[in-house]
Amino acid sequence: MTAATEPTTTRRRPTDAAADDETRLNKETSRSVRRRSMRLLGDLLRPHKKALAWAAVLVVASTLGVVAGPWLVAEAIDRAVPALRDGSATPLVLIGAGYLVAAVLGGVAAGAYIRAAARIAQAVLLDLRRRVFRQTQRLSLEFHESYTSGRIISRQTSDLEALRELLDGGLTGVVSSLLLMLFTFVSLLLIDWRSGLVLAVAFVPAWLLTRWFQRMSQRFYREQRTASARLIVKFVETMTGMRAVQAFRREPTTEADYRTLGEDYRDANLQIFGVNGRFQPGLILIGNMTVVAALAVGGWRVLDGTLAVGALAAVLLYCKRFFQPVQQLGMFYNSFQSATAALEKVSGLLSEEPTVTEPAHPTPLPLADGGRARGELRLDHVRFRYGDGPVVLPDLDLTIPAGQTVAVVGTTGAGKSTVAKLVTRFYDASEGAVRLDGVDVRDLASADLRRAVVMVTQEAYLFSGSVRENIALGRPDATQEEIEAAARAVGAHEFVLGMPDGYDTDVNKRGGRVSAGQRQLLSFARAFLADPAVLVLDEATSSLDMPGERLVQRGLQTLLADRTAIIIAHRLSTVAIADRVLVMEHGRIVEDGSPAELIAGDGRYARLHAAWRDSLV
Ligand SMILES: Nc1ncnc2c1ncn2[C@@H]1O[C@H](COP(=O)(O)OP(=O)(O)OP(=O)(O)O)[C@@H](O)[C@H]1O
Repeated sequence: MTAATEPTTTRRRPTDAAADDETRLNKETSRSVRRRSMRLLGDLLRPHKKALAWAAVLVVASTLGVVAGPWLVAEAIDRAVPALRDGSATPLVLIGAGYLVAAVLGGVAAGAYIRAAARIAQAVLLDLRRRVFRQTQRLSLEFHESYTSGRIISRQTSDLEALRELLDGGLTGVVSSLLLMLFTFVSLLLIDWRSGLVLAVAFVPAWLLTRWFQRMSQRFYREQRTASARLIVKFVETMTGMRAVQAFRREPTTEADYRTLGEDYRDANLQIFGVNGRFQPGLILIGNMTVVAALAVGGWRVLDGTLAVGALAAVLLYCKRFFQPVQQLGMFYNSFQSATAALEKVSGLLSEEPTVTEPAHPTPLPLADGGRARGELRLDHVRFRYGDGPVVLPDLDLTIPAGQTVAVVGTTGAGKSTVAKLVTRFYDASEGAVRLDGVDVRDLASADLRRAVVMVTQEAYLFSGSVRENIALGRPDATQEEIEAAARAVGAHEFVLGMPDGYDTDVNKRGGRVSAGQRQLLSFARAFLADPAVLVLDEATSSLDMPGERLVQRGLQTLLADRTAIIIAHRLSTVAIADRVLVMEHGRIVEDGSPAELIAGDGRYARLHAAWRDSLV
């Protein structure tokens, strides 16, 4: 027995992605969430090391170009103008030319920096988009049953959009702003360190204000993201459940819910603007007061003769410029905050691990003649619960010989669909094992398992595309003849030919719409083409009209021939074609026999069958 076949317990663990709805995370979680998103960021940037280095060179060059300006002004006033007065124009010409060169080079470097940064940003976004999509497909059904599709959609849309906004402009701005502040401060110290001190003092309240802003906006941005995700979830839920909404006249309730969520979203946004409204004017005030202080101190020192006029002009220009990027930083901080929150959520989704894992060393499935598995199923003392919920299957012990058609019936919630999900390995047994031809399904490569066991679900999902593509999903390399043969076998060929473009009809376009029964026949054709050894059919509860039902019934019989089948049956007409019936109750099999045997007895199935027969009369 390998490690994978040891009885494992499925626990409901606090998932990484589940934490993303908590607006106020505790310190520990907050730190680990930040570490997780930084790791992701590092991962995303690693392939772009060279391009990043080049972008860094460019941004430094462009900032130097900007910072050189006031210094050249000081030189012009303090040296070139007196030289001009003495009859020499050379220094002024040289400084003028220097200014021009600095401006041109700075401009060229700034342009190249923006382009280089954009290339990196777009590559990172594409990578992230792919990762999110791949991950959502990789995660097990357990995850998808708890993480609503609306939340997945908001990861792929609004969260990636927030990151795009940051990467598209914000981040480039933040880097050049920070650099500009640093270089401005250093230049100021070099020109006149005492004026540098004035700026350093002014920086303290600016820094405190920024910290306050950071704390508040982080909280409000999280609230905003959560509110926006809830809004999307509600919208998607209402749209996908539109039939139920209208059938039960839920419109006023859903509208009221939606309005409340919309108001929450508006409030979250207003809070952000409230914080912004204090931060930005606060910074402008600090900036202007610094200029006044520098002017007072500098003016007095010019009178004193300890500071040149040109140097004072440069000091004032630097002081003014120093707070411009701080303001810019404040603005960028918004997109930075929402992008950080988005990155936290995306990284949460990406760090989820599938609960159903691929074995490290898969066991090959023994194949019978014709290259197909035999299809013997064994549920070996299977015990199962969803997460840490109540036990759904206490101890299921069952062998289904290859080729047998088994119908599973029972009261609602008895665990029938759960058996289907275990056999198809959408979930793993909490204890015990499910074996296919003697091999534990946990030891099978998922490609082998999916080839051998195919599930046809109730909703018989059709993807956008042609009828042909939808059938070929069962075996993408199938030829047109094979596709038609499959359709003919299950009785779908005639109605497909009757469609506007036959097999090329788009199932989502007008005229390509198919009825519930036809939809099922198409999914039968798909399964027939896939030709699995084991077929699991979760039958639709809605009963079709009689002619439709007979058609589906005939298609089903062809599909079932020559393979093992488990049918979660809701119609007793389906049960009649089974070799064996299992009646389930509270996760246990309470009756097991051929339909004829059970009808002849006086058990639950006999009563159910009698009631059904009476209803037909
Ligand atoms: N994803 C899930 N998470 C938690 N509990 C679940 C989940 N799916 C089903 N259950 C629970 O497991 C039990 C068995 O459900 P299951 O869907 O297997 O019943 P069923 O016999 O197929 O019912 P029905 O005839 O109504 O489809 C039920 O009590 C149900 O509430």
